[in-house]
Amino acid sequence: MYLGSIAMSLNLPTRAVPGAATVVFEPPSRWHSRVCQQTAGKALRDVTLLAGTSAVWHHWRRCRKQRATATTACGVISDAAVMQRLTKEDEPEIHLGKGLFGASQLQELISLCDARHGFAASVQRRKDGEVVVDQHRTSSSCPMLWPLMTPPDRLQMLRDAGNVALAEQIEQELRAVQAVQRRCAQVIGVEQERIEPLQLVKYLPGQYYSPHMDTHEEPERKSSYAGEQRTHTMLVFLSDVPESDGGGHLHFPRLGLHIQPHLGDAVLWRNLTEDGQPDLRVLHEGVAPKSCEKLAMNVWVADRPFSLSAIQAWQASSSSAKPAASQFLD
Ligand SMILES: O=C(O)CCC(=O)C(=O)O
Ligand SMILES: [Fe+2]
Repeated sequence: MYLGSIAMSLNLPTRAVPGAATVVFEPPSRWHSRVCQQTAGKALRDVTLLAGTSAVWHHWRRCRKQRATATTACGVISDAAVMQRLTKEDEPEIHLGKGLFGASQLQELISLCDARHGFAASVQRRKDGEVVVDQHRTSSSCPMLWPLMTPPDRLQMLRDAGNVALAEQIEQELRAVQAVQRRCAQVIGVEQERIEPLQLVKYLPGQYYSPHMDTHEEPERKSSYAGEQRTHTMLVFLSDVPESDGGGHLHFPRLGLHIQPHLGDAVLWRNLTEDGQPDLRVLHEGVAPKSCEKLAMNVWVADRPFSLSAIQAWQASSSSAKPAASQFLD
């Protein structure tokens, strides 16, 4: 069963998604061409509605000619969020997006984690699948509920057992997660079923995450849920860390790229090369903030949609440690 169908059976109302209606890549992204095409279609409609004046029409045509599907660059669409490419053409694609999420929507996720004391020492998944806490990563993190792993009858069972408050808390989190995941899927241009449970990360001053890859070690991918690989990562900053802090940035050492956290900004990158292998150039680290607290959210995208049956089959397939998807069932 896929996440979408669970959402339907939970009867979760659709929430309005804050942030700009349109997302465009500047310059257009090769792997994101589908989204760009959709955007170009929307641009055409908007311009037609907006204008009628030949000046605007001419302007839009000129933009299109330049393959500037990001028509905001030409000043035509005012509600578009732009994913700005940070790397050169011969480097892996890394984009910075602003205005994709509403601040209150993101702050709600933090409150939900805090309310259930969800932050705990971040674990590291070794390549043999073993889960350890070590000095490679000293932050704390909180996995958000994964709707896929929360059967609707569980909420009813909780209610029947008199745990109405807990059922409501879970439902609130599922609703918030659904809305954010839907938005992430729209921004990244993938099906929502490919998004792993959202993971919030917190760094107190001095805490860090050393250089690492987000991919699962090939060929076994033992640290995966169901044998999948992570195609993309989107890291959304949930707090500001000013430059005056002297740390707290996301750092890609092999690309010489530092990105300072601003609440709501999202950094999106592709983890794989064209031939589907982990792209070692996107090795990255979370540098320790010196005096600020830093909060961020990991959005990992798998190369396939998740299904409960595939996860269960994978977990039963070998005796070696697997990510504890069952934690979402408890
Ligand atoms: O906090 C950061 O800047 C990086 C976090 C990260 O890479 C991760 O959690 O996988
Ligand atoms: Fe990472």
